[in-house]
Amino acid sequence: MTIRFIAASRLPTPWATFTMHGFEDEATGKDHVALTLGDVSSDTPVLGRVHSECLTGDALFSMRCDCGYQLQEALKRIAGEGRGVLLYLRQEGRGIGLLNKIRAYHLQDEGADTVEANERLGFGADMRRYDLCVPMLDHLGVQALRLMTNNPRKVDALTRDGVNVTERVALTTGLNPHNEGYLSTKAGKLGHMMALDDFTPASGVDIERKG
Ligand SMILES: Nc1nc2c(ncn2[C@@H]2O[C@H](COP(=O)(O)OP(=O)(O)OP(=O)(O)O)[C@@H](O)[C@H]2O)c(=O)[nH]1
Ligand SMILES: [Zn+2]
Repeated sequence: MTIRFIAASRLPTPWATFTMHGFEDEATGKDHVALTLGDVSSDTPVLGRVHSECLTGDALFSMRCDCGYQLQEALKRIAGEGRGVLLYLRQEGRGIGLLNKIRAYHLQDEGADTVEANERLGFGADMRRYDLCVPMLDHLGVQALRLMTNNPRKVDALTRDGVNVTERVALTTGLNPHNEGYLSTKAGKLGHMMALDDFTPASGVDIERKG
């Protein structure tokens, strides 16, 4: 693992002014970012989010997934505590890249679910790695995380890689009519610990609850 810290700067957002830390992965040429708020290097576990890039959800307002909603909610919660860390990892499309994600979305438009679409393209359902988090967190002095995620495989992978995850904090937000099926597949096939009833709807969206 060849993660190199490059530079840090202020990053004002609607919720807080974070410090943005830029890292380069010399092996892949990808760049990754960490946002921190407050003193994250004391030994009290830090509220954290390990977020995988989703250009469509994070930047283009896509309602197909819950990524953009989770990103905003995570930053708001960190701002609420005045302390926390968000790692923004450039592993778009669960690691298959943007163009393959668009291919996968095309298959989903024709009826495949998110897992079947990846498999039809010859990929595993989830190709992400989390080992790069260790040098990033070490650089920031983060010793333990209260991790905002619904994904138990993410907790397991981080723990295996040596990250001390003391608590999993649910992050169920952004339900809307376009991502209901996707969220159900994540819960059913990818093992995410969440039920649609737990979700807060995306703002301005009226979800009809069944049962
Ligand atoms: N291949 C593929 N990737 C997707 C799709 N929808 C979202 N993604 C990517 O999935 C990643 C986010 O993963 P999720 O499974 O939504 O969530 P997670 O990170 O595992 O779990 P949480 O921590 O609970 O958010 C991002 O890299 C997205 O670009 C899809 O239909 N196909
Ligand atoms: Zn997404």
